Amino acid sequence: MPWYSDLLTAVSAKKPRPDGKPAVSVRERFSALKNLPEFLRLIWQTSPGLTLGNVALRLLRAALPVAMLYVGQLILDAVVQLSRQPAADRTLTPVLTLVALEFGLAIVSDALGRGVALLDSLLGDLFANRTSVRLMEHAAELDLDQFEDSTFYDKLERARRQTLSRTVLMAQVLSQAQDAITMAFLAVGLVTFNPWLLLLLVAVIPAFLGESHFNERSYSLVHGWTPERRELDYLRQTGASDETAKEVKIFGLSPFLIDRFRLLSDEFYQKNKDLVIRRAGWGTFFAGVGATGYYAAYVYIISQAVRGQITIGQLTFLAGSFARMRGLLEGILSRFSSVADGALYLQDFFDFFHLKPRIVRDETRPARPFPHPIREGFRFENVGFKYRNAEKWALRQLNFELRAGEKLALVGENGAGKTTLVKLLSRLYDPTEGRILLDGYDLREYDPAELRQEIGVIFQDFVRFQLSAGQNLAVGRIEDKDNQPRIESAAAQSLADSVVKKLPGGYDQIIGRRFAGGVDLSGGEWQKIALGRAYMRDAQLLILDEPTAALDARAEHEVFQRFAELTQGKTAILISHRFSTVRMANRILVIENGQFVEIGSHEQLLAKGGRYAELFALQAAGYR
Ligand SMILES: Nc1ncnc2c1ncn2[C@@H]1O[C@H](COP(=O)(O)OP(=O)(O)OP(=O)(O)O)[C@@H](O)[C@H]1O
Repeated sequence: MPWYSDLLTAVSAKKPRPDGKPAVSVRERFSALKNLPEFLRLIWQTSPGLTLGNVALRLLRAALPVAMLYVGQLILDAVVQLSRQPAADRTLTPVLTLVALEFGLAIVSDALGRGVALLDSLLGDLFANRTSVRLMEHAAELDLDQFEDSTFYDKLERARRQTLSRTVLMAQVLSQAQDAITMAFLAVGLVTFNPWLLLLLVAVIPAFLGESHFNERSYSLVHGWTPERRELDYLRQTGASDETAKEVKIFGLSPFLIDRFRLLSDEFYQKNKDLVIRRAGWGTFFAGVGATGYYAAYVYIISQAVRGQITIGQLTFLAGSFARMRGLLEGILSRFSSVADGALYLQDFFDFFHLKPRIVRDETRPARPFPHPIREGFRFENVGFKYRNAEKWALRQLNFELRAGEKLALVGENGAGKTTLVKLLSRLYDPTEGRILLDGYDLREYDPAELRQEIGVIFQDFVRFQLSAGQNLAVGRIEDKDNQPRIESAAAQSLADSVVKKLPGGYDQIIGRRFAGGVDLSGGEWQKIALGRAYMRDAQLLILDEPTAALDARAEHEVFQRFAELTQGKTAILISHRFSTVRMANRILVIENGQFVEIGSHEQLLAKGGRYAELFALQAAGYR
């Protein structure tokens, strides 16, 4: 938890939404309570046994306060009675029995309290773990473009932050029910004495309204500031992490990052200060109103006792009940506002779970079986793609064919749309217009999971997993993470074996520096490991997106010699800026600004004297 998270929850100024409306209305707060049944269902599913046990203990505990107060009344009345009797007739036994009973109740109450706390903590931990798992599972189902949307990220962020605070909400909801039952027991006692006494409890209501008001503001602010909070997290991480330390030092970025951090966090502080002061002032005033109500009732009961209308035992029972009820009611009301608050956060949590991926199998009809082997290949028909929130088309009117068994190279300047094309092929996105056919059928007719299994892509920004070298290779086919011969053969094919050989722990060596004992690799060494993932995968279509950029000339030559051999009979796409690599492909597709320019073999394109020939000549000139 970042240090300013307390500050954030305490900050209570309202920040309007971009549309100018206040972030949360009272109605929204109340309607958020409808999330509670679903929430309770989740708790129940986490562990029916622990939930039942918890509820049972709380029910028992709810009845104890009134029982203890009643025994207290009996003790006092018995003592008064005794004191009025002649000394000779006084026997302590009945009083001692009552005291023993109260003592027993006190012990049971304490034990029940500890039992409840224990079950709360076990259930809470289990619930937090299960929810984190569900969160990860759900995030894994969502589409790539959902991750690239900043409002989605805010939702994810809020849902993530709430996994822990949900366990607090759980305890609060259960305590609320427990206290309500205790209140009901105590209320029966008060009503029997004088129903008007209940009215004095109304004095507590202003305190509740005040709490509720300030909590609402707090939620609004926290909600409205999610993007800034993400920025603060980002700044903190960028300012102090192994991944950024090198450039932060070289460019002397620390003051820049710290200034921005300070600016944002100070802004929070200022907004917080004003509200916290007002909250404290009003809180004191409302507490005074509540206390006045309590003492008015107390004076009334005392006067009744003085007039002999009630016994001393009844006086203590009533005063005790009243004090207890006041405390409980205050607790219930203020907890109500934080439960309502928690329910609002719950809304974010469920909102995240209600997000649905769009790139999924069409459940209404059976998916087309993926061809084994691919017979014709892929065909792009008028394919256009625009990124979410982007003005410009990343690809437009793209028509070409990727034949089965063919090695196709993609050539184009930075930002031409090469990676985008690959993402469309692997259905990380669907085309905005046009369609991609596989063996004559729209890619959308196949099961996306099966399609991805048949495609092995190594992106230029492949992930450097802070795992062992063996696991880093195995991510290409994680089912085979324990298949050492397969891992080693993939490593041999991608030249990663020479990298692993130098590692002190071999395939078990943790690579990357994040964890203790990790060994970092050079850019080219990482790339050899990542390339190995392509060979781990038994895919029909292999895509290497600038896989050799960091390799030295000899390694690159060797990688491609092998690539040609190892992908025989397979379809492959190579993206590279090096023409020495590109010319090894059967055909080359040249794209510019997302548009098709030309396609053909190296020789054909050179002979044509078009864009490719021009780019090739440019690069060749550089080597002369
Ligand atoms: N996630 C994204 N959201 C919005 N726009 C994007 C996104 N990814 C890429 N673009 C834009 O789409 C266009 C094509 O990008 P793409 O990554 O496909 O280019 P590329 O040909 O692979 O470039 P490079 O050779 O630099 O890798 C670029 O204008 C880029 O700015």
